[in-house]
Amino acid sequence: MRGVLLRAASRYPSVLLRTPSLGLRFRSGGAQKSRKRADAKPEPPRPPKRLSPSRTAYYARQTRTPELTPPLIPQFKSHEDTLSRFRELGPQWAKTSAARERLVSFGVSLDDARKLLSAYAAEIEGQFFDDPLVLAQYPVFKLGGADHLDAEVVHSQTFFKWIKTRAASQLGPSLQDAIALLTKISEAVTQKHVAEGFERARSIRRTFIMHVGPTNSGKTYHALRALAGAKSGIYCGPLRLLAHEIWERLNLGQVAPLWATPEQIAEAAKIKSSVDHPFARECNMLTGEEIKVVKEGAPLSSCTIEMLALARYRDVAVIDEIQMIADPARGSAWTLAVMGLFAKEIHLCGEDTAVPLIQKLVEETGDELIIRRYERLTPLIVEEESLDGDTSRLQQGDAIVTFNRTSIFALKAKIERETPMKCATIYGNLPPEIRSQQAALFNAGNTGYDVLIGSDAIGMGLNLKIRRIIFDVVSKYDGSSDRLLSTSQIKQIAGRAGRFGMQNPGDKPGGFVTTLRSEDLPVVRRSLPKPNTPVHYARLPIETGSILLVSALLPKNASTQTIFSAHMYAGELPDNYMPRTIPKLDTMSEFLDTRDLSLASRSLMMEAPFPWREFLVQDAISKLLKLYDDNSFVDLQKFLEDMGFDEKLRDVENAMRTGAKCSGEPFQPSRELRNLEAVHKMIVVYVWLSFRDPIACAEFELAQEIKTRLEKALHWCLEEMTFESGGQAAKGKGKDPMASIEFVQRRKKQLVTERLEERWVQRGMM
Ligand SMILES: Nc1ncnc2c1ncn2[C@@H]1O[C@H](COP(=O)(O)OP(=O)(O)OP(=O)(O)O)[C@@H](O)[C@H]1O
Repeated sequence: MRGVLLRAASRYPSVLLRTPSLGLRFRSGGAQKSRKRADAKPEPPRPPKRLSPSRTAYYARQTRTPELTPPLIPQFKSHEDTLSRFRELGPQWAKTSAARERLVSFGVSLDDARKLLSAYAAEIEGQFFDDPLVLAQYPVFKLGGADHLDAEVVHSQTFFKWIKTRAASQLGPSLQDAIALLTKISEAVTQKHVAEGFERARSIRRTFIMHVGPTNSGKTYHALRALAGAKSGIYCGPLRLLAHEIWERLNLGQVAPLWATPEQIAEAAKIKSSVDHPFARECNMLTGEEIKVVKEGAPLSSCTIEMLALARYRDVAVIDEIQMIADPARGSAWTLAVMGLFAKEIHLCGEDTAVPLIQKLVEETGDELIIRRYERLTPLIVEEESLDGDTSRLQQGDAIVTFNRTSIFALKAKIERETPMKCATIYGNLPPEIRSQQAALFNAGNTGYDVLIGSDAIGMGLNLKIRRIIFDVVSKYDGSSDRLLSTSQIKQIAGRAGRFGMQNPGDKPGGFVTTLRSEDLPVVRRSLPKPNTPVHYARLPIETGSILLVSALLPKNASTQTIFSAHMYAGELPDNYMPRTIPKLDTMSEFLDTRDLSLASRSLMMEAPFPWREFLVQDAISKLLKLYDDNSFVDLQKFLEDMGFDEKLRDVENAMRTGAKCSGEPFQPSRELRNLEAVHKMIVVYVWLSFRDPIACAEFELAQEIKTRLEKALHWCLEEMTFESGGQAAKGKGKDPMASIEFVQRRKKQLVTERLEERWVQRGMM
């Protein structure tokens, strides 16, 4: 049975962008040492709570201008432009060691690899590609708009096409074996007719309704109304948090169905949200780690897009953040949804830059496309001045955006020490449950949590009661350097200010944007009117069938990196598509290849949400993989004890009860928070695996129980950090209407398998 599950689960291994940093250890003993308001503004929102005017060393440090690397995405304006860049860059690419070593890893001798690459470079220099009819047969045009990772893929795919179609006739007999091998590898991973692979979706004529416009323009609102009024339907979003929010709103009757008249909506608005509300719809939820079954076979469901089941018929489907179809790592889930959803009416919500690509994809599927454009519902005003580092100018309803965890907590500590305000925090490492709680504390308005400090995790979907967004920085570390935020990122984050219908009574609708430092304000001012980052290609997933085919052609000991590289670099794809890319594949491969895992297990583990980059859990990842590999069973309790996770959690729970020390040291919520976040991530991995391999990871209930305990402890730590820095821990927040939703949180073993098998059926594989 396990084999069957693994085979099914690895049909579309989505390989995530993670990298282990080796050699660092989790310490179980808690000894981890961490490390003039604008004249143009129409009306000040309300008298600000004044903060201390003093500026700390933190802000002094912030006054330096960081060295920024601008986004490196060349745009080619014309055919000639593209050709001349290709003539220059193609031969350079052919001389790189990466190109050579990749061929060697595919089983070609070093000597043959050199000869093939220099013959290819000579063809470019010898003007073979200058004929427009020849050039049109190669994917060279995809270099326009490509970043350096995609450019590498395009150069390589162009080379492989040349190998398949021309090299054999140009080169001597000694190279024919190498050409034949590379041709077979390329053919094994080539995908030609994407739309034809989805028979059920092709059996009906679908109508796409695309809602595009700026942030806070009501795109999702209109799509959700169609869903709430449908006989059957599904919402697919990019985040667990969003899937959860939609699940909650549908069950509590917070979305007016399309059929409701304005009078009915006004009448319903007088009734409190609950499962008995006249607009309430039964809706289940499915994410990678969680299934909430309100009712078996409920008409509606809400899921993260990777969990979408394609075979089941639905009247209405909503796909949120459609521009993510181009996301190198995750976009393939959006591509599958657009091409394969078996639904009569499909609503796509997102940025207008996705329109041209969706038009081409819908042309390919033969469906109908209706485009609805929206304008922002409330004004968004860039203030004339920055705060100039002066936190005394902060006001209730402000959200400061910064991308570094240390900055988040430095700001939180400073503001809470020097003012009566408390800060809610939302950042990527926090579990979605805690992010929701923090959002609720900030939105409530009467909890004392007047300021929000967050990373770009606040930028997507969440309805936050933010009056003003303040950028602490306008760059983000991308793993190698500080990069300026893209236009879309700045617009998405700034757009959180002044959400429609979320202002305080008496306030004018609308939001404001500024920066903490004056030198950053022009960047924000320039970005807001600019068009969003263009969306060029839909990403295609890697199919397990081709993984098996290609690994049979590659050398016996081929690494995970080689197998997945073959898919990215050797295939041929239709014009509108690019393969999903797998940055840091080399380091992830090193991690997996040190274990004697089967190909299916490796694919499964690459898809799992392992925090590969989290140095605190490097040992835990190794240990879990070893248990999985050696025993085919992960004893959760023992795993937690061996890693010191159990002790860590009990320590914090003890401190929660008694205020006592942790492992003999004074209790430091900031240190414990970081450890608990890391443990939580490992528990999420276990829960995720327990859906896909319920025999090896059988202790689902225990994992859920620990996860809930961890979330309580995390929430407590966040509140204690307020207390620690001079504020006061939050008090009760009133009755939660969510408590009225009854559901079974269940381990529905079959679901994931069914979902993947459905895809096999869809693609004619079963
Ligand atoms: N016609 C309307 N009547 C009442 N409320 C609305 C209406 N349109 C939008 N809203 C509310 O305005 C807010 C923003 O709408 P919505 O989330 O749909 O915008 P969006 O364009 O999808 O935003 P983003 O892209 O920033 O997520 C939501 O709280 C939504 O419920």
